[in-house]
Amino acid sequence: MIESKHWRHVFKLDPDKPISDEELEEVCESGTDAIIVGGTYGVTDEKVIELLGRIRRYALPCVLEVSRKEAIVPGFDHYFVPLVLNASNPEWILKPHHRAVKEFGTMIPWEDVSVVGYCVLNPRSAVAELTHSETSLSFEDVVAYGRLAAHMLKVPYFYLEYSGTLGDARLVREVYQALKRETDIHLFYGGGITTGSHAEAMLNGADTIVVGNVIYEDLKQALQTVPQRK
Ligand SMILES: CC(C)=CCC/C(C)=C/CC/C(C)=C/CC/C(C)=C/CC/C(C)=C/CC/C(C)=C/CC/C(C)=C/COP(=O)(O)OP(=O)(O)O
Ligand SMILES: O=P(O)(O)OC[C@@H](O)CO
Ligand SMILES: [Mg+2]
Repeated sequence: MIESKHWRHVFKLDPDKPISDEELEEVCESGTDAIIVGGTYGVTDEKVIELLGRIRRYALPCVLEVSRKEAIVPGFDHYFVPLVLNASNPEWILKPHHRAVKEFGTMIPWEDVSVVGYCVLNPRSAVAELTHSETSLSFEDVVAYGRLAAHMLKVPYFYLEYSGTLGDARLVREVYQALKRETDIHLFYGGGITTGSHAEAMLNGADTIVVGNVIYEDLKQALQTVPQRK
C-alpha cells in the first residue's frame, strides 16, 4: 500500500519528454515524496517501461497515472485511474475504463488501483482539449464536483488540475477548506508551480502538490518547489 496520505509534494514525469540520468537523479533525490508517471499525449508502453526502469534505481514510490490502456505496464507501486468529472465529451467518462477492464479482466490488481476524480480547470491544457472539459466553473461548481467525488463516487482523491497554468490560490484554498469540513477526501493540486513561493501558496490549499512541466523547463527552479523538511 502506498502512503500517499502523507505526501506533500510529488514530481510528475512525462514519458514523452526526455530527461537525462543526471537530471533524473536530482529529481528522485530532491526530497520529493513520490514520482507520478503521466501525460496526455505520446505515452507508449515502451516509453513507460524505460522511464520506470530508470526511476527504480531510487527508493521512492512510483505511481502510474493511467492515460491509455495501451501504456499500462506492470511494476508500479500503484495505479491512479483518472475520472474527468467535468468532461463534456461522454466518450471520456467511462468508455476507456470499460475497455481496459474488459481487456485486463482478472489480471487487474485492484488493491493497487485508486480512482482519482479530476476537475480540469485550464481550458488550454491537453487534457481539457482531449476530454472537452467544461472549465468555466465557479467556486460552487468546483466544490460540487469535490462533494460528488467524495460522497457519491466515494473516490479517495480529488485532483484540481490546472496543468500548464497556475491556478487561483485563494479559490484552491477555499475549495480545500469547504471539502475538509465534511469529507476526508485527499486533495491534489497540480498546475503551473514553478517557484518555492508558488509551492508554499498551493500547499495551503492541498494535501499534495504536483509539479510537472517546470522539470523540463528549468530543473533548478523545479527543485526549489520541494518543501524543506524541518
Ligand atoms: C496488469 C496491470 C498492471 C494492471 C493494472 C491496470 C489498471 C490500472 C487497470 C485499471 C483499469 C482501468 C479502469 C483503466 C483505465 C484506462 C483508461 C485509459 C482510462 C482513461 C483515463 C482518462 C480519462 C484519460 C484522459 C487523459 C487524462 C486525464 C490523463 C491524465 C494525465 C493528465 C491529467 C495529464 C496532464 O496533462 P499533460 O499531458 O501534462 O498536459 P500538457 O501536455 O499540457 O503538459
Ligand atoms: O505540468 P504542471 O503545470 O506543473 O502541472 C502538473 C500536473 O498537474 C499536470 O498533470
Ligand atoms: Mg505536462
